[in-house]
Amino acid sequence: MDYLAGLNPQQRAAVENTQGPAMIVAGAGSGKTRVITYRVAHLIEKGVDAFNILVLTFTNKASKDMRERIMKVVGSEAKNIWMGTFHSVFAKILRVEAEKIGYPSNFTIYDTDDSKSLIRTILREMQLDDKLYNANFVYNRISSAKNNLVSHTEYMQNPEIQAEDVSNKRPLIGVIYETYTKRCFKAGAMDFDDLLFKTNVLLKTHPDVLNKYQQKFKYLMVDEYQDTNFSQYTIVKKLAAAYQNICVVGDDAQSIYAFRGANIQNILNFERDYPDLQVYKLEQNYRSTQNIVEVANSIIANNKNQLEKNVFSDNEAGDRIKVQRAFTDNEEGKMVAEAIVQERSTKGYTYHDFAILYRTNAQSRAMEEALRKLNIPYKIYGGLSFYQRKEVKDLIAYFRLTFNPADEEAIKRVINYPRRGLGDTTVEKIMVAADQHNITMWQVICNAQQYIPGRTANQLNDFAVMIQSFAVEAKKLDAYETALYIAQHSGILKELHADQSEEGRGRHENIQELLNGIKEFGEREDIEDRSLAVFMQDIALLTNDDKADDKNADTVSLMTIHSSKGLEFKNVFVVGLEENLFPSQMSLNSRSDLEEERRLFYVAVTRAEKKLTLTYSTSRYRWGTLTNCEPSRFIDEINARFLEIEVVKPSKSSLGDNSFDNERRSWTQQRDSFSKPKPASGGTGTVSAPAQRPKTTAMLPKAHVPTPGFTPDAANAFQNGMDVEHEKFGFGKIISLEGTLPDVKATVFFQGLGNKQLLLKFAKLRIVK
Ligand SMILES: Nc1ncnc2c1ncn2[C@@H]1O[C@H](COP(=O)(O)OP(=O)(O)OP(=O)(O)O)[C@@H](O)[C@H]1O
Ligand SMILES: [Mg+2]
Repeated sequence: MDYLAGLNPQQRAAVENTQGPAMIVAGAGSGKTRVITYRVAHLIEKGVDAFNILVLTFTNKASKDMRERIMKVVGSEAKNIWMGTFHSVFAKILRVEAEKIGYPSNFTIYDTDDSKSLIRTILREMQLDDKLYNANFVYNRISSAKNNLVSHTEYMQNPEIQAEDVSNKRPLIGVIYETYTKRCFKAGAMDFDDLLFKTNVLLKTHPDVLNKYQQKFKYLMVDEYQDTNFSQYTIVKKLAAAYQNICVVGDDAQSIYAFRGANIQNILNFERDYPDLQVYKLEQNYRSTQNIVEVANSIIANNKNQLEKNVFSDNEAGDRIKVQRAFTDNEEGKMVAEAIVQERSTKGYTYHDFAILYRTNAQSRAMEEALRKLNIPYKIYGGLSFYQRKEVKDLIAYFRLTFNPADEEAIKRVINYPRRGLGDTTVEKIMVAADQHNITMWQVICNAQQYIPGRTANQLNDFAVMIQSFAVEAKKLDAYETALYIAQHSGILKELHADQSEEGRGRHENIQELLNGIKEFGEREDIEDRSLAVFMQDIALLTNDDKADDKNADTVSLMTIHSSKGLEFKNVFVVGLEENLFPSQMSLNSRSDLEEERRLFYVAVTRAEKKLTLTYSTSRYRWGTLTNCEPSRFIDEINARFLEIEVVKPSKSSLGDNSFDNERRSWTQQRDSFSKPKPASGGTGTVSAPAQRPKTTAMLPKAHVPTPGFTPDAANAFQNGMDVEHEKFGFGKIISLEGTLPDVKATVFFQGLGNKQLLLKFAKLRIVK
């Protein structure tokens, strides 16, 4: 296969020049990921050993896709490339090297839930107010310290950090951080951030280890480089230091993880770190239609902080971007579902060609309901992972204990599940004893008579014997047999079997699915050690999306915009484009947060290949109350030339004294009253529900069909508050007038479009009487 033929000259140069540092900062859809893929293939074709190549991707799925593509060029050699997310690759390395930094090689990986549970325990022990010291807040603070390579000692010694915590009225975070670190260590556990933090520690304190991996990874590549944090940046820099064959690709306009410590500074640092850096420019977008690319450009142009770049598309102009309004979130779902049915039947698409993207997970509910009603198959990506479900985590906690009985979070989780008379009081006693004697909870449990004499000691002893027996069986049995043995003898299967409710059956099925997954793992031929211990190693890093994708399943994809990074779909719906939702309320306080939201919007828009639809609702249930919503400012920011806006043409009366805002609100309220059960005797019959008002679809700018006999009025005829019609933008209301004739400028609010500034002598405006 002539893979080089599928590259433009700049891409090809970036693929062929494999030596020395290289950076590609280019817009969405310009082939950055393709360059990395082909570069790896090219290296292998040139004779570089696949074992010497490290590729860091943003998701496990991305690396799986990339590997498959490379395989098409170089065959099964592609299996030997080191490829995966930062977390999975460095977890793998830490398994080999952990003992050098005092951890067991079978260390547990604490997921976010485990970390927060441990923090809550510590807060309770320190008797701190958990409203002030909210577990999420503390977790984020510790996480961001680790991602900036600030250890707990440095944290407590740093006057700036201390001052910040004092001014936040939370001066004890450093102390919590210290306790948290010690407890993780004692439990033989690393949290997600530790996988990177401890890798840094390892590489810093063990030059021999650093040297080994520098020699191993002669070629490094990083996709989505804009979203790496300082901790990741430092690892990459260290590993690449010997050979400097490092190629990073990214797009500053798609940096969407500042809240996790990702920093555009990493791109700038890269230039500073490698003065002889080769920089490649990719300007052609191959993914999307011209209209989509133009829209994306016009969105990002609103951001002040960005690197200058030019993106164009040679693809067809394509459809204009559709903007659709609904009155409720349910109606929004219905609108999207119906559009999918329509497009699929008229244009020959499969469900696979559609994606629905939203800002927050909560928005999936209305979409799911609507899709189900029309029997449209769908799959939600991200969200609560299969491995995060309670029953799955419970069984996994038993597995964890089997291999690492020091794991405190696993003990707390299952010591009394299924119930065996070891309630909270016993757990407290165990923790106190462990603390007093500076030993692990497990050691207390194994010597219960000594530390907690009395009746519970026997029960604790039984628990210890059970876990020990699991470890014995694990040595004899294969992965599946071990898992089944534990599921049976822990009592979990029986417990779930007893619950015959629908939910209970669902939970039982999930356990079966987990067991099936382990069975499949045990049959894999591409790995040598297929024990349960190995299956467990990076299970905490798996997400829903990593479960074997059923390639035959034809489903619509639903996901948050954050999860959609790097992906592409023929048809994309970005839903919930409303103020306070997208941009999110929390982003409205600072320019940098707002700019991050806008980058998120840019990411969403640039996922679309052929058709993009933006939807919003004028009301939505949020936090249990019906809220009125304004269309997102992001819609206003798009050049109207590229939009096709579906508007409800207001009737004459509605253009009276009310502003559109009031009108919208009253429609929403009326509509709401309609959805409630009607009173026995009429009374609302004279008002028609707004959704049933005759709708006209106004195509902008071309397809707004002006009212027959449309003739513009002279500039001097206009006054504030007048209702007007524009030849292209449709109906609007004059908000303000500025300047003197003949150069009077009007700000006009157009429904669905927001405010537009028009010079009256040019604008073709007509007064609506
Ligand atoms: N030279 C090319 N010829 C044809 N198709 C191309 C070319 N370069 C890239 N493509 C296609 O364009 C699409 C976008 O490419 P790719 O995903 O690599 O872009 P990207 O820059 O990584 O985008 P993002 O910023 O969204 O991650 C893919 O479908 C890819 O196969
Ligand atoms: Mg990409």
